[in-house]
Amino acid sequence: MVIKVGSGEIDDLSTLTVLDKESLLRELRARYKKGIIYTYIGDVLIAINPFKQLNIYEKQQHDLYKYVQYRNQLVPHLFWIADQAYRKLCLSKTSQCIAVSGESGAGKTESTKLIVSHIIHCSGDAGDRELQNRIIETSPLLEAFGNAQTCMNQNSSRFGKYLQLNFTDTGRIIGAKVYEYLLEKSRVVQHGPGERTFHFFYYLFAGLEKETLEYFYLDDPETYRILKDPCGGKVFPDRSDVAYCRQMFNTQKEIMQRLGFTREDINMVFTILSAILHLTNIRFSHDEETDGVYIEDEYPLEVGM
Ligand SMILES: Nc1ncnc2c1ncn2[C@@H]1O[C@H](COP(=O)(O)OP(=O)(O)OP(=O)(O)O)[C@@H](O)[C@H]1O
Repeated sequence: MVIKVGSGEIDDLSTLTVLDKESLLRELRARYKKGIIYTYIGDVLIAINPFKQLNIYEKQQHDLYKYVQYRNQLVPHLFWIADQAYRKLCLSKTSQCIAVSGESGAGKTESTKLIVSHIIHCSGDAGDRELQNRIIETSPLLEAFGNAQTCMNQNSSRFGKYLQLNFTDTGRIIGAKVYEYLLEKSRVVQHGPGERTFHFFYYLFAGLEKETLEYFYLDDPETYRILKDPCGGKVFPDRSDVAYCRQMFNTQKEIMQRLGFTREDINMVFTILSAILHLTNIRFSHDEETDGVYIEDEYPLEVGM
């Protein structure tokens, strides 16, 4: 039986006789319209961001892909890729790697979390539940400090991430290490219109009471240039997102505590963030006479300067 391109029924695009851009896109589009976001092309999985919650990541799906023998018995899924890596790791006792790539907003961060959740599910019965939860919780914490709203994505990762999971010979997770690289440091002092700096700066102002802000030498958010939109002058967190930011602040603080940060550690984090915020208000000017740079005494509070 021949399945027509554009029917949305081709699970593996490498089986197409004509593998050109048009056929690939036509088939992917047809599948997406049917609500199928995953398609194989050989050993590679193509994922199309659905931008809505789908019921395909429940425990039931984890179990299905954990126990299925052949890939064509089920629809393509990210869990199959995660499952294969875990199975090969256990069978061959050699390291496995999953590379996730795509443009900003494509869904890499969400996909990575789903891959980790499936691997943890697979190694779950033999594993240390507390350790597994801690591995899962590092992602939202890193996102709070390394992600920001951009024009492409409200939760855009502004750093690259290499997550290493370590296992025993029997496939039990015994640890994890995150290597982060190429953090977009310039976002601390500058961001484009409609974009923001790193999430945690906003969480801080929404989450801390006035007296605690003062304890960390922090003023109202309007004082800090970086918390303003460079064009609109709007200061964040504003009324529309203060409740969300407060909730995120509490969540991140709880995660830090669960990950073993002491009270002093957390205070140190807030102190460093406060220092960074003050530093971002320093304004440098060019000295015509000496052709050098000097710090202006006072930062003019007009936005966009
Ligand atoms: N599988 C999915 N199901 C539902 N929504 C998703 C899925 N993947 C991504 N999204 C949505 O798309 C948004 C962007 O995804 P994500 O942050 O993972 O992109 P990204 O590729 O990591 O982007 P960036 O490179 O900017 O960090 C998410 O915040 C989420 O709302």
